[in-house]
Amino acid sequence: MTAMNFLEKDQKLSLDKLRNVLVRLEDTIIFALIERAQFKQNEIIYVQGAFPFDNEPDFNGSFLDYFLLETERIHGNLPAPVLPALDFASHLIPNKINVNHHVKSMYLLNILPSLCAPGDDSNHGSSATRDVECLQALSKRIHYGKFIAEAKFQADPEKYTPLIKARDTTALMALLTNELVEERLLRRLRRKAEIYGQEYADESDAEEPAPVPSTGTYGAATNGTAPSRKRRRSSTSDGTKRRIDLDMVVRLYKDFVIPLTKKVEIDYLLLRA
Ligand SMILES: C=C(O[C@@H]1C=C(C(=O)O)C=C[C@H]1O)C(=O)O
Repeated sequence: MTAMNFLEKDQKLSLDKLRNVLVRLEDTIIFALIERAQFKQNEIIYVQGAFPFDNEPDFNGSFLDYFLLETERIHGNLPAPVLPALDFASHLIPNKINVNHHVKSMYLLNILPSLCAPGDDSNHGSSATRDVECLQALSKRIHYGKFIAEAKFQADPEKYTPLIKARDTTALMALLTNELVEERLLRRLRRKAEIYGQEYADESDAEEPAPVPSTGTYGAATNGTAPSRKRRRSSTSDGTKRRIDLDMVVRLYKDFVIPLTKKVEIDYLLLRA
């Protein structure tokens, strides 16, 4: 992906092209969540200081924090920027805007508990690497708000400039919000989560007895004689299992991803002047 992809012939940022990136990132995010959902919550990996790291005796973060730290170190040491597109716009986009602490707390408090069944399945490393992938995808999506805001500004500087000067965040929010785009997104997202989250059923699986009805969201079967299958997030109309809860994915975007993207858009505009 090169930065030039976002530019029109007149060198202005193309809102349409940027929106296409956000559409593609929906897939990345849904697949990352599905990957994480195969493991249990493994709460211990989020507890500060629960794991000692011999090479970092002073480190007192969680197991996940350690993974994040190491990942960031690798990125920081790379000779080339990891996100060339972001780097390209750094003269326009102040790097000060960083909402990753919000992204992380939203993920830990609001997503994980409805994504994974409680418990510990010992897959600590696998869970933490999936967490890092989810966080990176969410963070990238949300920080694209900088480009989106720049594109909107370039398309209509006369409207944006006075509001920025007056620091009128309410009016800015109204101006940059596009409800139609949001509604379409949420419908598309539900559909994608439905399709991508379908468990592939082999022909031989079709002859297995019908799944035992589940008791709760995660469908821990109470019937002791039932084959111990993975938890089920409500079945599809043809009885196949779902790997991810549709309402959860939609709620994630509606309550967190979109509002945080818009926060980045506003923060960016306020800093732009
Ligand atoms: C990102 C945009 O800005 C706002 C935020 C949206 C989002 O986070 O998906 C969608 C529409 C707008 O209300 C956009 O206009 O595309």
